[in-house]
Amino acid sequence: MEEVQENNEVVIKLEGVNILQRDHLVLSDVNLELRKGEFTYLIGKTGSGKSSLLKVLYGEIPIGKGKGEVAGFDLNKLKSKQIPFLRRKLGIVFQDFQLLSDRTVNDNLLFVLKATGWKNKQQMDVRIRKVLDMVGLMHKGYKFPHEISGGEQQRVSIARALLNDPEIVIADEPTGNLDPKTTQEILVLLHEIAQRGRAVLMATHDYANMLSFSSRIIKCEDGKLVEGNMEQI
Ligand SMILES: Nc1ncnc2c1ncn2[C@@H]1O[C@H](COP(=O)(O)OP(=O)(O)OP(=O)(O)O)[C@@H](O)[C@H]1O
Repeated sequence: MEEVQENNEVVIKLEGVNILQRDHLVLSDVNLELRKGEFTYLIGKTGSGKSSLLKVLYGEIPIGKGKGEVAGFDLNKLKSKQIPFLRRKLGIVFQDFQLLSDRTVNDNLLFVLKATGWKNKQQMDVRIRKVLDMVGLMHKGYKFPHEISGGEQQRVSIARALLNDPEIVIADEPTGNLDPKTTQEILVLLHEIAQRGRAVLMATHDYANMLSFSSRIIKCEDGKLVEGNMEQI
């Protein structure tokens, strides 16, 4: 992996933000700053608001009260037609990989490049090889999702998240379907991605692995977002 972005720049800033699901206030007065180069765990009990917070960051839920900025986009002024442009600055990884089963790894990646405005075939091929190299799957591009392991499928979904060279990677329980060894490998990869200058925010319940890869922790608790620490785990 060689792509390196400049570190320390604040790429997510929430100030006094209220997060609602329909009329239900999930988190109130959320303050958060995330910087490039920083890996952060997002923890909290089931239903405490982790996914809701991530949805605010990728423009799925509008913010209530407060101010928010993500990758240079003002969340208060975000129009629905701008959301695809915000998402291009973000790489999003889910628990269930969400690969298209009817096409190869290469074609899954090609599909996303075309959908995000890439046109030049040669440039697209170069980019696909690059992101597969970054996740250690350079030679698996011709395979279909069912021909590779769960861990490899998650690597492909991380490669897909990196296609447009995002400033921020958001991962919602990315290791939830993986065995312990594969989980460790995915955590190493996500930490490397942060070290190369992206902000990585990962929602997880997997406290055992957090102990072996210590990092900043933020926690949804009693309707608030608070800084956590390893001793509380
Ligand atoms: N689409 C929705 N409509 C209404 N309420 C919702 C919706 N999605 C979630 N909620 C509610 O918002 C609260 C926060 O849910 P959220 O999914 O953010 O929690 P979470 O911490 O991500 O949980 P988990 O760890 O189970 O994924 C919960 O009370 C949930 O019931």
